[in-house]
Amino acid sequence: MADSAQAQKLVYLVTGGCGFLGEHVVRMLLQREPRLGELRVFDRHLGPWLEELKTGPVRVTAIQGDVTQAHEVAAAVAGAHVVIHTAGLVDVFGRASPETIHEVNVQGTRNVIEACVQTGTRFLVYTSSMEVVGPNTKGHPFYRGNEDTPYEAVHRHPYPCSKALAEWLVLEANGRKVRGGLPLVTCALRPTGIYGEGHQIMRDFYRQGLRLGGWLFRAIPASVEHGRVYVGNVAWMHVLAARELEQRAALMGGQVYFCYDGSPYKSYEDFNMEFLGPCGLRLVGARPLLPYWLLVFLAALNALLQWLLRPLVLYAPLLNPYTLAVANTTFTVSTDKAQRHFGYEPLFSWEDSRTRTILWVQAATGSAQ
Ligand SMILES: NC(=O)c1ccc[n+]([C@@H]2O[C@H](COP(=O)([O-])OP(=O)(O)OC[C@H]3O[C@@H](n4cnc5c(N)ncnc54)[C@H](O)[C@@H]3O)[C@@H](O)[C@H]2O)c1
Ligand SMILES: C[C@@H](CO)CCC[C@@H](C)[C@H]1CC[C@H]2[C@@H]3[C@H](O)C=C4C[C@@H](O)CC[C@]4(C)[C@H]3CC[C@]12C
Repeated sequence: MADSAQAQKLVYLVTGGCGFLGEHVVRMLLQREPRLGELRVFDRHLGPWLEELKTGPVRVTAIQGDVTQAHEVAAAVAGAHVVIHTAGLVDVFGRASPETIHEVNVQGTRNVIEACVQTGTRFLVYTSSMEVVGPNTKGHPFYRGNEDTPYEAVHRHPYPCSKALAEWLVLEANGRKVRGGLPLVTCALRPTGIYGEGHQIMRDFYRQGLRLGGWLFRAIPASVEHGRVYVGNVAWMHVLAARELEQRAALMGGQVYFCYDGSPYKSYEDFNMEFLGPCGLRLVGARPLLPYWLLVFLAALNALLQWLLRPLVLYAPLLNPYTLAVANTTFTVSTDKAQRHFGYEPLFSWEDSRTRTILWVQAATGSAQ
């Protein structure tokens, strides 16, 4: 028994393992993957918290590297059984150039796929995004949709364009022969807006509220619903998908799965208030305080300022035409595909997810009361 358990020890690689989601995936693997023998954490910026993980029973190898560098990726992938590719440049604010976003998200993913093929790694789970589907540039609502819901996916912004292309590459690679002759098995997970411990935009909203004397002002109608999912459940879904890919290759290979849990459907702002409210902030207005045309004008002004100031300084506010369009378009998912295909059930209830997030906001901002 002990021998067979020993023989089954697996090597996992998590790219982007020091990011918001990546850290949760890394910790989840260590807690919940009994077959884990070695965990390689690959990231451009390694977190100091990795050190404490190195004292546990599983070998944790920190690899500082860049997914755009094919040789660095190949070296990290060699000998791994499973790759969870979560590294990505998440930028909808104009901080990075479109070329850089493409390079990291598309070429980086291509490098991961080629590394799997060259070195003989058979199982690849890719962190895609809801934005591969929408919201589209026409503002069409996606209401309680699932993986088969027809939707006119039209992308112009570099981030969703890059995620859509990268996802396509991953799905298309399913079935390719890897070194040794066996087929590569891939799948893509599409989180909606992730929240939880480590969510920087939540912290930004909290700080903004503090600057405004504890008030936030409603900008988007409460009726515009957003799909949100707790980071711990997204991480758990990655761990389960990676675990089940081998046994259920025929069913799961080349498939996409929305990430979902029991988080309530609410507007982006009302959902954030679930955490920011208990931290002392108040959302003013049952309706948006500014007319929508004025928001559109301000968003366009921000885009213009960003362009004008670019030679001098990086001006990247939260509000721009793209984020306004996303925030102002209903996008919610309702599906059980992951449950049917690989037995996913959320690990954390909504109450638990909420409490954990509130505690994190309070600790991260020193607002415990
Ligand atoms: N945050 C969300 O709401 C959300 C929703 C859907 C999908 N996603 C996807 O989830 C993944 C993780 O997102 P996140 O929110 O944790 O972002 P994040 O920025 O916190 O994490 C991304 C990680 O990737 C690393 N990285 C970036 N460029 C790299 C490179 N060239 N080489 C190696 N590592 C690099 C970063 O250092 C970072 O640690 C991304 O692929 C993103 O597209 C995020
Ligand atoms: C108009 C403002 C008034 O309060 C609110 C602006 C909010 C926006 C900054 C965010 C609204 C929706 C967010 C996105 C969504 O949750 C899903 C995403 C997918 C993921 O792959 C990356 C992050 C994001 C694009 C996320 C970014 C921030 C919003 C646009």
